[in-house]
Amino acid sequence: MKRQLILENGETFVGEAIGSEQEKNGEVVFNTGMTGYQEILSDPSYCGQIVTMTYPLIGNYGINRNDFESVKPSINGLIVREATEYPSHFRSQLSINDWLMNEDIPGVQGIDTRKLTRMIRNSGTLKGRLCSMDADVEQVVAELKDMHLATDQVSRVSTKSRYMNPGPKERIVLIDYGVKKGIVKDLVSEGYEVLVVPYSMTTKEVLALQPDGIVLSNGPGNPTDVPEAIETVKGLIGKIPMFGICLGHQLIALACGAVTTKMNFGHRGSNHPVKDLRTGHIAMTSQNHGYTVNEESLQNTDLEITHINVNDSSVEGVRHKELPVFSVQYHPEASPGPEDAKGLFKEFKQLVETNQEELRGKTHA
Ligand SMILES: NC(=O)CC[C@H](N)C(=O)O
Repeated sequence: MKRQLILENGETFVGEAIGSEQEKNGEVVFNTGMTGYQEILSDPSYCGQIVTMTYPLIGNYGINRNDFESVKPSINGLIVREATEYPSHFRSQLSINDWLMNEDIPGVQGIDTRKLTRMIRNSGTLKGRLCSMDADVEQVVAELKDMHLATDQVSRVSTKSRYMNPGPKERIVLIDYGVKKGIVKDLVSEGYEVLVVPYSMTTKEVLALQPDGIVLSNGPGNPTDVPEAIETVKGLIGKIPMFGICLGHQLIALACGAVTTKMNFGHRGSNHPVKDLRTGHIAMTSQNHGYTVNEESLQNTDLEITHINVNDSSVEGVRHKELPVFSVQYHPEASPGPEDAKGLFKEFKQLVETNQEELRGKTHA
């Protein structure tokens, strides 16, 4: 069966339908990863977006039960050049097509994904709709032009109630704006007790949990869509050591008075080189973001830049000049390097331990 992708600029791409039959709108973005499609499909930061994979063959190692980043995928659609019909891997349980069908997510294969990617690179991300061949293109284009991108994604993907992953060491409160399982896994493997809490928690509620450290997760959408989260972060800065990842990084920047802006087509992929300005080291990182912290706006804050993107010099990491707070725009829990960025969890550990020692010193004094 044929299916088409209609874009707000009037362009259409016709291919073969995969996945669910329902029609879906979304911001069409592209990801340059050659692998990792299962993690991408289940990363809550893609909530409401339609993802184009630039690598032409997607699905060759299938879908397995272990590699999901969330329980319920929130992506609105998938666009690939070719979806493997018969995957081959000892862990594979489903083909990508069967999985999309089970999850009621529409997709299309067989379209010119290079052309589509070039279009997005030139004009920025585009609103689009995956729909049947009898859709009225003119009408869909008009509807897409009028359509506002959603602003409530964080509330849709954040956990509704808190839950705990037990561990023998310090207690980390992980604020869930759309957390990827990988972050929980990396914190648990450090031995922490990890309390995952809803995004809407106030400063007081978080402090009542007596955390030894706070991690702000990744999450979908524009960081300015969650002003209540910015307020909470503002209240917590300086009180408890804090580490922000992706959306968490943007929230720290906003809480400290910096500005975030929307990028033209963002960074999505697993081959983004990031330079640590303190050591000169370059890490291969996994990224998925459409917003960025504005460099100039950091001048009026107490934050300093620790990391930059080697491709476009955008801000990739900051730390507070005096308080135990730091963050990165990329995903240290992902493993494209494969271990390149894991050191950040050690930096956080150091921060938590130093703070514990200081607290002990104060009580003994
Ligand atoms: N992965 C993320 O946390 C993304 C952050 C934010 N939604 C952005 O697109 O910039």
